[in-house]
This record gives sequence, C-alpha cells and structure tokens, in this order.
Amino acid sequence: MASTVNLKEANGNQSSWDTLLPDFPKGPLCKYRKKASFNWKEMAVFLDGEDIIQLKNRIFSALENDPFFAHRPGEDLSREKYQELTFLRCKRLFEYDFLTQQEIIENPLKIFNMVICIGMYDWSPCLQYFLHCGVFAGTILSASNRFADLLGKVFNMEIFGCFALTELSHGTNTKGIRTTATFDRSTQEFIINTPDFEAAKFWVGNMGKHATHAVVYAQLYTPDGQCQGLHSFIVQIRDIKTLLPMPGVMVGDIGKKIGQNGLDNGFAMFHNVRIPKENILNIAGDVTAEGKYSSSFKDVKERFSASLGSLSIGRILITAVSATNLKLALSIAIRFSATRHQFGPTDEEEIPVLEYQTQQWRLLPYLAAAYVLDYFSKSLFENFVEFFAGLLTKQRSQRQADLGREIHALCAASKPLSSWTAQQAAQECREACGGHGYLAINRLGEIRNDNDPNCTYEGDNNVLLQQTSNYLMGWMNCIRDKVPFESPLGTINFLQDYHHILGRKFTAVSVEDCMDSSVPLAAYKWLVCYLLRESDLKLKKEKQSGQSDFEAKNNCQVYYCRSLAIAFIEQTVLQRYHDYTHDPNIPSALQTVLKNLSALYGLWSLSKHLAVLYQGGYVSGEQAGRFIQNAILELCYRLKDDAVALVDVFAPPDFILNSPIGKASGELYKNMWSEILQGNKALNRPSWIIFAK
Ligand SMILES: CC(C)(COP(=O)(O)OP(=O)(O)OC[C@H]1O[C@@H](n2cnc3c(N)ncnc32)[C@H](O)[C@@H]1OP(=O)(O)O)[C@@H](O)C(=O)NCCC(=O)NCCSC(=O)CCCCCCCCCCCCCCC(=O)O
Ligand SMILES: Cc1cc2nc3c(=O)[nH]c(=O)nc-3n(C[C@H](O)[C@H](O)[C@H](O)COP(=O)(O)OP(=O)(O)OC[C@H]3O[C@@H](n4cnc5c(N)ncnc54)[C@H](O)[C@@H]3O)c2cc1C
Repeated sequence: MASTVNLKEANGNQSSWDTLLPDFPKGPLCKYRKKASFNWKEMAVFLDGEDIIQLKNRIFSALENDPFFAHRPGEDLSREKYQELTFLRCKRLFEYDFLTQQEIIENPLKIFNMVICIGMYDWSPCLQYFLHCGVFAGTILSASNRFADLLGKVFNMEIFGCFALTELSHGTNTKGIRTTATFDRSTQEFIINTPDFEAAKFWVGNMGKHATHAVVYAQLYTPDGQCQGLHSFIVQIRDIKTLLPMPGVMVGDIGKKIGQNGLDNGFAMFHNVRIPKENILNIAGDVTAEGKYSSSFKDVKERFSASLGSLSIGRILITAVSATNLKLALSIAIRFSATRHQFGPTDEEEIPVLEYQTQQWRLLPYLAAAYVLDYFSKSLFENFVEFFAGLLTKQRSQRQADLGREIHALCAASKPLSSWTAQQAAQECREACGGHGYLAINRLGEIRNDNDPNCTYEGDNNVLLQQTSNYLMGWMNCIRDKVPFESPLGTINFLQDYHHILGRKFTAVSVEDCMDSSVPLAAYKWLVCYLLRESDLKLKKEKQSGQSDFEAKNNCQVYYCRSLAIAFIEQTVLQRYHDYTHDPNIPSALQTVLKNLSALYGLWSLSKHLAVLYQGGYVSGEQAGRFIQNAILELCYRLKDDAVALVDVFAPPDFILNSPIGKASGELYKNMWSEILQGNKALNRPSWIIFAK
C-alpha cells in the first residue's frame, strides 16, 4: 500500500515529528509513556505520512476553534435541537472545504481520512455530509457525466441529497423493492409510484427534514408492461426554497433512534410523481425514446450487480468507520486503565488496573484489532479506487468485472467483521472503565450506540456474509477439476493449494513457536479450506435429500457457510497485516511491536475457532490449545507497556475525543470532577421537589 511513501517519511527526524505532533501534557500517563518500546510519533508518521497528519490537524483544529462545534458539558439537547445543530455543522463543513478535487484525485486516502476525522467528533454531521456529497452524489457521478449541473448544486449545497433504497417492508432483500418507475412515451417521463404504505421508502438518512432530492431505487417498467428490474432515478422530493414536499410526494421523519439522533432519517411515498427521462441513472440500463429497454449487460444478474455496485464503497467505509469506533473506545478505556489504581500486592500499594491479566486480555486483543482493521480498510479502499477509476472510464474488461465481484465479496464480510468487533469492544471498554464508563460524559455509551447500526445498514451483517460464502463456494468447481484460477486481488489464490492445505497439521511445539502471525495464518488457511469442503458437502447432502436450492442453502448457513465467510475474511485481513508488518523495510524500532500486534490479533481471532480446529483434526492433544492460549496471554503481557503509546498514535485531540477519563493528561479525577462541576445543572435544586408532610 502507501508503505513506500511512509517508509521514506519514517526516516524523518525527531524535530519534524515534534512539529507535526506536539507532546502530551505531563501527568499520570507519563509512567507508561516512558515504558513504551517505540516512539509514538515515529509510528504515527510511519502509518499515516506527514501529508495525512497535516490534514488531520487541519480538520481537528478547525472544529475545535469553531463555536458551532463547541461541546456543552451537562446539557441534554432535544432531538430537534440536535438535528438543527447537526445541519448547521454540516453546512460549516461545506464552508471549510477541507479538500480540493485536485487533492482528492492526487491522494484519495485524504477523503477517507476526512470521513474518519469528522466522525471522531460526531457521526451525525459526518454521515449527513457524506450521505449528501458521497453516497448521493457518488452514485450519480458513477452513473453518467450528464448531471454536471446538478452535481455543481450538490457541492454548493444549493440542493440536499439522500439515497433511498430501503422500504418499510424490504431492506436487505433488494429484489423485493416495490416502488415503480413506469416510462411514459408520450411525455418522455418516468412516473414514480409507491403501491402502498408498506413500500414507502423508509430509514433514509437526510430524508426526514432536509433532503430536496433523492436517488430512488425502483422497478423499471417499459410501456410493453415488462418489468426490467431494479434501477435508480433522481427524484426531487422537496421544494428547494420552502422545503415543502413536491406535488405527489409525502415525506417525513421516522422518529427517535437508538443512536445517531442528529441525523434525520425519513420516509417517503410517491403518487404519480413525474420525472424527466434523463433522470434515470443508467448504470444498469436505459430506455430509448420509443420506450425500448437497452442494457450493455446481457445477463440479468450482471445488471442487478451493476445497479447495486455503488453499495460497495459504503461497506468499505463502514469497515473503516467501525475501526474508528474501536479506536475511540480503546483510547478511553486504555488511558483509564493505565491511571485507575485498584487493589494491589500490599495494603499500601494500589496498582493500575492495566496491570491485571484479565484487563489486558479484555482490551489488548481489541487494540491489535484496531491496528489490523484500520490497515485493512485503507488497503481495501485503495483497491476500490482502482475499481472506481475503471467504472468512470467505462471499462468493460473481464478483470474489471472480476475485481468488482472480489471487492463485493470482501466488503460484504469486512463490514460484519469490523462492525461486530467494534460493537463487542465498545461494550468491553464500557465495562473495563467500571462505573465511570457508564457516565454519559465519558462517551462510551454514545460510541456503542452510534456504532450499532453499522451492523445493519448497507445490508444486514448476517445476510451480507452469505454473499462472501457464495463467492467462495463459486470456486469449488475449479478446485474439484484442478483448473488453475486466480482473482485480481489474489485473495482466493491460496485455494489452488486446497488439497495440499487440507493435509496440513498444527506443528508448533512450544508457546514461543506460536508468537508469530505466520502460525495463525497457516491455521486459517486450513480452516477456510476445511469449512469450504464441509459447506460444499453439506449443500450436496441437503440437495440429495430432496431439499430445494433455497432450502438447501438456508440449511447450510450456521456452522458452515457463515463460519466460512468469517474465517475467510479474518484470514484475508490477517494475511494483509502479516505481509505489511513483515516487510523488512519497516523502521527497525517499530518492527517488534507491529509484529506483536499481528500475532496477537491472529491468535486471538483464531482461538474462537478452536473447537472446529480440533473437530477437523488440524490440532490435536491438550498442548496445542494451551500453546495458543498462553501465547495470547504472553503477547498481551508484552504489549501492556506499549498500550498507552499505541493509543496515543491514533487517539484524536482531547476536544474531539470528548471524554474526561480518556484525556491525554491522564488526570482522571481532576478531569472528571471539573467536567461534572461545569454541568450547568450539577448544583441546582430540583424545581419539582415536594416532600410529604
Ligand atoms: C447483496 C444482496 C443481499 C443480494 O441479495 P440477493 O440474494 O437477492 O441477490 P443474489 O445473491 O442472487 O445476487 C445476485 C448477484 O449480484 C451480485 N451482487 C449483489 N450486490 C453486488 C454488489 N454491490 N457488487 C457486485 N455484485 C453484487 C451477487 O454477488 C450475485 O452475483 P453472483 O450470482 O455472480 O454471485 C443485496 O440485495 C443487497 O445489497 N442488500 C443490502 C441492501 C443495502 O445495502 N441497502 C443499503 C441502503 S442505503 C444505507 O443503508 C445507507 C446507510 C448509511 C450509510 C452510512 C455510510 C457510512 C460511510 C460514509 C460514506 C461516505 C462515502 C464518501 C466517499 C466518497 O466521497 O466517494
Ligand atoms: C441508522 C440507519 C440508517 C439507514 N440509512 C439508510 C439510508 O440512508 N438509505 C436506505 O435506503 N436505507 C437506510 N437504512 C436501511 C438499511 O439499509 C436496512 O435497515 C438494512 O439494509 C437492513 O435491512 P432490513 O432493515 O430490511 O432488515 P431485514 O433484511 O428485514 O433483516 C431482519 C433480520 O432478518 C434476518 N434475515 C433477513 N434475511 C435473511 C436471510 N436470507 N437469511 C438469514 N437471515 C435473514 C437478518 O439477519 C436480520 O436479523 C438505514 C438503517 C439504519 C438502521
């Protein structure tokens, strides 16, 4: 990936690192910072590069110095006020114009980092902004270049957009979408209709209050009465000046959610809403003036994939968004754990809770996951950039099609992996901070609730995993027939060795033998092949017993295809991180800690599959399982003194993290006390109190 640039920059000197990354205030965390095996500034520059750090600094300091983004300790905003503030903040983001088109073209990772920086502050304005200029505008941009005028208005914020696929009664099942777009030859228009309230567009971000335009997915009907399948259309839903609904549109807000309440999610119904013929986003197909359907895709399936292709970037970014939530939660929990003293070997001496084996085992594997998933999401984003360039230049090569399929299969599993990891970590971090973790000002509840929908939107995690297992099962014929095969990104190439891999066994004979990520990686390759074989056999058995294709597939999910998809993505994520951390050009001072993170993530993830590893005979005997467990504990212990510095590398400034117990000074109690007393109602007498006489 960007490692060549970063390797060059990593040779920079201490003074340039100091200019980019100021020292933290002195305080109780110094004790751990001094014990770290590496320089956190060197690591930050190595991972991101100076250019990205400068961008992050620019964004963070703009938000910190802007009264619109000021925090109000102890104030409970009403939902309406929060929505208003979110919109005003979103508008400010436009005014800042943090990145030029040229900068994005030169380094697309900058837009990726911009999403993360703003989201670290609050996901509501971040999603509002990117649903408008990323998802809404991005879908239009990838379809055609005939919407330049409209896109100009998007980027000037003269109109406001949303992406309307889901309906009240169908979400993940996109084939079940029932909104219709019927072509009227006589007026050269499409007529958009909602057949009944169950087909109302629902859940749509920005639609509740602000959106004036929507990308609406609908079943396209040609004048011959034929349904041509799912297509997308630009539909104006509100008047630009008054924000009143356009004729034939009923639009509203769906109400309070568990999290992300600054964002207005809405519903809409359409009654004979006419839009010009040009408003079809002709990615999958188009209609001639005479009303004939035309598509450059011969296959209905290919057309369907093309019409949903724009979802992949969202899933990749959700992988990154979730990894960001992981970083936020860990920044708070690890800084807390390093400064919170409880119990100790003697009555006089209390020790930081980070010194407890349990606390290390609960938090440090997630710290490793944050590094691994962060790297993976960036590398997958870069793969997508290559794919997107092909889309924009209308490439129709086999490689382009294969790349689209492979990226789809990867992000359909990396979104579940990352969002579930962040979900579990947020809860673990909340509990790891004891009672203080439950105090809203410390932000762990907000992180947990705002992360939660990452498991659901852009496709429910459990259903998406089926896309990945379908992709893997699709290679079985080549494997059986021993036909050579490969994929553009090479993620399935190891399956060519399937028969050979299935014959392998776990060979480590000591804990020390397990301390490198090559050990879990080899085990994962076996696990993927084994689960592939078992899933294939199970599917055959189901079919032989007379089950329909639908039933047979359904009966192969739990313990088979679902586990296969999870094992495959964990293997892929680990493979990329292993290769990255084992590059001999990595600065020598960083090699050990990065390799430890790689090994810990690999072993910890693998340990959840121990039952299957024993079941399939890859490992046997009591010792093998013990080696893995002890290696995990040993790696946690080795990483314990690096944990604060590892968090310093990715934690945003205090203002952005917005958690007294997570502040960089580590003055845990002073920071909490000060914030509590700043609460404008902390010392108020209740106005409602009446005691019984
Ligand atoms: C995937 C489905 C579940 C499939 O359902 P089916 O079972 O009905 O179909 P099949 O399996 O038969 O599929 C047929 C065929 O198509 C292929 N396919 C499907 N999808 C794709 C795809 N995306 N790419 C390529 N190929 C695809 C599939 O593999 C099959 O091919 P084969 O037979 O050859 O295997 C599907 O129905 C589905 O996608 N369901 C989920 C619906 C969904 O995702 N809805 C989303 C609604 S919008 C939403 O939720 C938004 C929420 C908010 C999001 C916040 C985003 C945060 C990030 C910020 C974004 C910033 C962006 C800025 C970037 C920028 O500036 O650019
Ligand atoms: C905060 C938020 C924001 C959103 N923003 C948008 C937006 O901007 N635009 C938009 O169009 N949509 C949006 N959505 C909708 C979102 O994309 C859908 O909720 C999502 O795709 C899941 O679909 P669903 O709700 O219909 O769940 P369903 O698909 O109905 O799933 C319900 C349950 O059934 C299970 N299930 C379903 N099918 C199967 C199967 N085949 N096998 C096994 N289990 C199955 C699922 O695992 C799940 O547990 C948003 C949702 C949320 C929560």
